[in-house]
Amino acid sequence: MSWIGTSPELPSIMLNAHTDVVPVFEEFWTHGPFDATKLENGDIIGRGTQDMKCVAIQYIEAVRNLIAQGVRLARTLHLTFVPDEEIGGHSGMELFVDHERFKALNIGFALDEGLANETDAFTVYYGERAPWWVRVKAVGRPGHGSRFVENTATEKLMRVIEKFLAFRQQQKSLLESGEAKTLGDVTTLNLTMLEGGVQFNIVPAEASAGFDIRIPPTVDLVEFEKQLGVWTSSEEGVTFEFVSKFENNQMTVLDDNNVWWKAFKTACDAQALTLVTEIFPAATDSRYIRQKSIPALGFSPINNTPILLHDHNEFLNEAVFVRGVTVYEHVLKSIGNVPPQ
Ligand SMILES: CSCC[C@H](NC(C)=O)C(=O)O
Ligand SMILES: [Zn+2]
Ligand SMILES: [Zn+2]
Repeated sequence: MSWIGTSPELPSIMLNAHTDVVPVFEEFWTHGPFDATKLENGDIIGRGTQDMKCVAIQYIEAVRNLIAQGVRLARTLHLTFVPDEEIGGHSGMELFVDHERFKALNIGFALDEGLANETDAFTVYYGERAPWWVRVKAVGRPGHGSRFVENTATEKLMRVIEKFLAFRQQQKSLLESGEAKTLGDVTTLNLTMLEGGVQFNIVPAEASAGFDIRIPPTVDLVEFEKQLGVWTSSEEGVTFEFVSKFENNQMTVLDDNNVWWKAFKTACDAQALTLVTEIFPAATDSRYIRQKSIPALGFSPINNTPILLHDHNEFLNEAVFVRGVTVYEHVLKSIGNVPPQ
């Protein structure tokens, strides 16, 4: 959906929302996850209430209200509703940013999803950690399960796993000691897959471990990859491969040269909103937009709300939701009138 500005030749603004949601475990929900039940206190329960039907609807409502008020913005707004974010965006935003139709939109700035904030403040995300999914493979001597077989794949794999997990502990300590402020500032690494073996009495010749690694944009990815090589090559017959690797992880710099950030912040200040700025701990479609050197902010106007995306009983209070529409009205008026640069 496009709302054409009075100066359509200027770089436009993209308001992005993904349309997919994650699955539910219905038995753990107090109300039907797709019923959108509203409780007495205004809490609306449903999958997607935070992630991110709310934002998609708020964009539309805010634009509708501005049009009703007779407002015209200088810049064109493009509301994009994209698939597959929850499974990596490979057939969604990742493809779209390379498409001619994306280039034709001439986007200068984008807003996309953020996360709820449990306090009165609102969180704005200016970058994300790069997701790397790595499979470590070990090969070793097979043999009969009743013998002391040497140099087995599983033993080697375990020693390498120890190295990965020691790094995990070190990063965890940085966060626990307060040296790193938020989850987005450290590298997380989790052993999420373990494969190997065909039968109890056969020592397997192969075994593998899968890691979900999330790397802050301040980390040198080339150096980090070298580190993975050092850990794995310490054992003969152990190698690693990328199942998924995100490169060129760009941040949107929040300084006085960033006119979009200034306009966004001015609108929030005028409403006396408290903003906190962070690196998004997981991955959203914003990473593909930033990869094209387009500044992007992750922002869901949800405060005083527990972070329940992907969780059971995801909810959003009606009052928070409605206020968010007003927040966008102010924000859109401000960013939509950023003068030509
Ligand atoms: C890495 S592609 C999958 C995307 C997913 N995004 C979120 C927000 O959960 C994630 O970070 O795991
Ligand atoms: Zn989302
Ligand atoms: Zn999600």
